[in-house]
Amino acid sequence: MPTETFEFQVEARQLLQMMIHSIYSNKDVFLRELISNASDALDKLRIEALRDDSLGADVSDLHIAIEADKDARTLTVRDNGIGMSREEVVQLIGTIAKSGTAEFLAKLREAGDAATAGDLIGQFGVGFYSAFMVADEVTLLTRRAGESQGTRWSSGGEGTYTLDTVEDAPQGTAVTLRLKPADAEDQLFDYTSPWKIREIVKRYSDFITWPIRMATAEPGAAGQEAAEKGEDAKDGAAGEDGPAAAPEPKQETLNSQKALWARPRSEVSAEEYHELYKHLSHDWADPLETIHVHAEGTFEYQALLYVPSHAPRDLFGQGAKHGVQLYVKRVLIMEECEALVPEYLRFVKGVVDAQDLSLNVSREILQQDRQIRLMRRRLSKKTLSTLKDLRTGRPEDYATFWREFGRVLKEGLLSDPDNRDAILDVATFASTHDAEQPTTLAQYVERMKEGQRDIYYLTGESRASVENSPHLEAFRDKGFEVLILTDPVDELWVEAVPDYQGKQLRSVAKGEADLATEEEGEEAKAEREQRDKDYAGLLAWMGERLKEEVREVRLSSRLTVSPACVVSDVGDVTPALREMYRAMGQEVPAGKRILELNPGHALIEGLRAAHEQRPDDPGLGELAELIHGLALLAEGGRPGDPARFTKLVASRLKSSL
Ligand SMILES: Nc1ncnc2c1ncn2[C@@H]1O[C@H](COP(=O)(O)OP(=O)(O)OP(=O)(O)O)[C@@H](O)[C@H]1O
Repeated sequence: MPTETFEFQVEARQLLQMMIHSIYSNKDVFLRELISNASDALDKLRIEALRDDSLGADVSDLHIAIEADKDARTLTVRDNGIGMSREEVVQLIGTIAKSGTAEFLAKLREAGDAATAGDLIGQFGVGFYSAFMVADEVTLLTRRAGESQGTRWSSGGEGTYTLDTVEDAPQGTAVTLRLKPADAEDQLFDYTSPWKIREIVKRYSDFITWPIRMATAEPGAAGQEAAEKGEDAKDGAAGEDGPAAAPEPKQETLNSQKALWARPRSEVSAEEYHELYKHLSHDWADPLETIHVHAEGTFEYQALLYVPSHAPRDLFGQGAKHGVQLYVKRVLIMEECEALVPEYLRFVKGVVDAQDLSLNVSREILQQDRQIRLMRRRLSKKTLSTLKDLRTGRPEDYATFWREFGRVLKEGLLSDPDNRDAILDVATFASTHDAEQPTTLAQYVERMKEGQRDIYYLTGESRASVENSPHLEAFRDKGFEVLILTDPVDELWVEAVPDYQGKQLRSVAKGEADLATEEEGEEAKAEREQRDKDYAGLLAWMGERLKEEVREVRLSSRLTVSPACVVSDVGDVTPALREMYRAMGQEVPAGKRILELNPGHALIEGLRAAHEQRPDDPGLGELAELIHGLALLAEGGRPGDPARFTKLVASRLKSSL
């Protein structure tokens, strides 16, 4: 097949342009990215070979090789891993399938200055394309294990790339960079220098489990290298000096291959932890928190878990990645093992290495495995307790965590009743107590007023809509704090969590608001009874008039300013919840709700008087409808028949002129 030329997908081209114009200042990381991809490819090959005997791939010496050619100014990163088919090359290298790429690029353009853009791209990570930070041409030669033909992909990073079919390509992938001239001012170093390569590998890829080898000409090259390195060479390169002789190529393994998770915590630096995280997660930013567990006893395992500092774009998407890597005695057997982490902790990245599992255990078996379940329990608890410590110890980082992942964690209130209290201890909520600072439930309980028995909350679309809700009026007047819950998941978990520290969670928009009863004196009681009598006629009439839409019309003790509001009964499905079910394709019949009237409001008092005098006036029936419509509008809903409602309002406005 002749060479064919293809265009990059638009997003891919834009990202590449950014790489070429180097908005990311630390260019050394391109090598980390290429090694990380090579290591993944080796993992994949071994896992596939384990499952499929017929693959026919040679897995006897899996490794990564780095080859530098000083004269040609090229650098090659080679692996004998899984490789890619031609279709995969087109799909994986020519396009960017990541969700949210377009928005990300728009944000980058908005950012304007290079530093912010660098930060942003650090959050996004661009893997293979980062090669274009240091190269003006990149060639990738690859052959997928089990296939006979290879593919060569090549591009200068502008608008197009070429593809060739190659007959005798070795299995795996070799990425060759034609390096840009070194320019130390632009942090563009000489990446053919063995010293520089060693430094980068040590720094970013030391823990990679596969050997990373480099051919160096010894000892002549070492002398030359020392010269390049300057003064420092004297400290580190002891033993490399020797009589100048004809250079003999020698294979040197650059990484220690030590599994970080198997080392004692005290021996691992924060930077080492972070580099492993970046390799595992493909994130360019440091994690927020690292959790290192050594479990001993009858069932031995090590776990190294990370809480990222920002949410991936697809955290709520259908194909959201979930799970950690599962190793058995240092051998990776599964890349995303869901059985080890509950779904509500799907943002956690990391590695679990168990001593006593079978190497070819399947996903289905894992779900049932008792040891896996025990690990999952322990790791969930450990993660939650770490997050709780984060909240108390590093409030700013906790705030970042909660902003990024709070909504996901709250799903656990529904799915993991065993850890419900632990999740509630981590959680914080917006509240009427403070416009900025969220509160924990424990803090809420501490502030509860004398005579307040329950924890009050109100769900809604936004803080503003909740704060303006009529349901809140009497609670505000009495100084009772109300939690403001605005995440969709809040509608769900409040139904599942009955109490906290023995205090019931109660919606201020549900049931009777019995705020007054506790401190109410005899006089007030008599007054209330008289009022009930006075209003009995109006309530019965209105209940009949609106019976298609409401279950009951009653006097309210929660309103102080608004004329009316609509409430649900405890246990009823709220309109917002019904909307959510509908979005999930589940119709829940709309139950009737309760209309509450404020007897202290002039409109309601006036209506009562008018109804007493002219019970048959048809205008009063319309007024009843209007009051119901207003109550629905006030909580962010809408009248059942908006056209009729508008007509009634318009005619009344007209008569006011
Ligand atoms: N050496 C390789 N061997 C086999 N496949 C590879 C190799 N390098 C890249 N790929 C394939 O190309 C895909 C895209 O690589 P790229 O580095 O751009 O993104 P990524 O590693 O998936 O994610 P990120 O950009 O976040 O690092 C990889 O997911 C992998 O499937």
